Amino acid sequence: MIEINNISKNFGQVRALSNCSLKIADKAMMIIAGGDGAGKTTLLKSIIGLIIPDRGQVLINGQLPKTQKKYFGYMAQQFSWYKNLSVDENMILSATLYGMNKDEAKENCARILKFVGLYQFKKRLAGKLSGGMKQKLALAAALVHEPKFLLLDEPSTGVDPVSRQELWELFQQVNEQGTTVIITTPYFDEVNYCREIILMNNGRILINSSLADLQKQNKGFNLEDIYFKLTEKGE
Ligand SMILES: Nc1ncnc2c1ncn2[C@@H]1O[C@H](COP(=O)(O)OP(=O)(O)OP(=O)(O)O)[C@@H](O)[C@H]1O
Repeated sequence: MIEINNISKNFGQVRALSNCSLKIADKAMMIIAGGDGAGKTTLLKSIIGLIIPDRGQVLINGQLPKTQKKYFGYMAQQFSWYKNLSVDENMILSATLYGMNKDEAKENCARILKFVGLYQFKKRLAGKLSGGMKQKLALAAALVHEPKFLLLDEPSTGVDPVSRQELWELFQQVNEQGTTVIITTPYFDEVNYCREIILMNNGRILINSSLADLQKQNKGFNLEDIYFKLTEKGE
């Protein structure tokens, strides 16, 4: 269980998060949608302890995030693996960073590369992969230590529609295997892939609901329409 208790974060004059509270149950498949600068990345980084809120607290199973690092798999918004290393070498590096021994690392890397469909490209330099394949490598690297919580920051931004569909299928499979999955997106149509929906704007949480409830309450549910209605009202 992830508990976010009334957190706020400023960067100088910019209020990135404003009194955000949220509970994320184990095995949730949650999407955090919002436009540029809404606070999605700051919220994600606060959950994994990369950012410490100015006020409020994040608890992971009742503990501070910094003590729970081994349970997180995190995929940053920018591709952050080594372009001059092969797919395989990047995977081994990730496994090593998570403290896995050589045999365990080798076995997990092969299994996860097969899962994301990159096993046959394991000798290819990361820099030579297509955009969608780079995202699959970043996903594989985040999964290598079998995390309980997988957090993905805008994983489908700039990815072609076919690869985007493939990525979403992978995220859903990871969730079906029991991992809590939390994904940010600027694409409002992607909320339909998830069960729990958060809508953010200006550092605040405007909507915290299940997809099923939103569909029940709004005929012909379209998050974009709801977003514009709420933000026109100045929320
Ligand atoms: N290190 C930082 N220094 C100064 N301002 C920051 C910093 N990080 C984030 N901000 C600002 O905080 C606000 C929220 O940023 P955040 O990155 O969390 O938004 P986002 O919803 O992820 O959008 P984007 O996709 O554009 O990153 C923005 O106005 C951003 O410019």
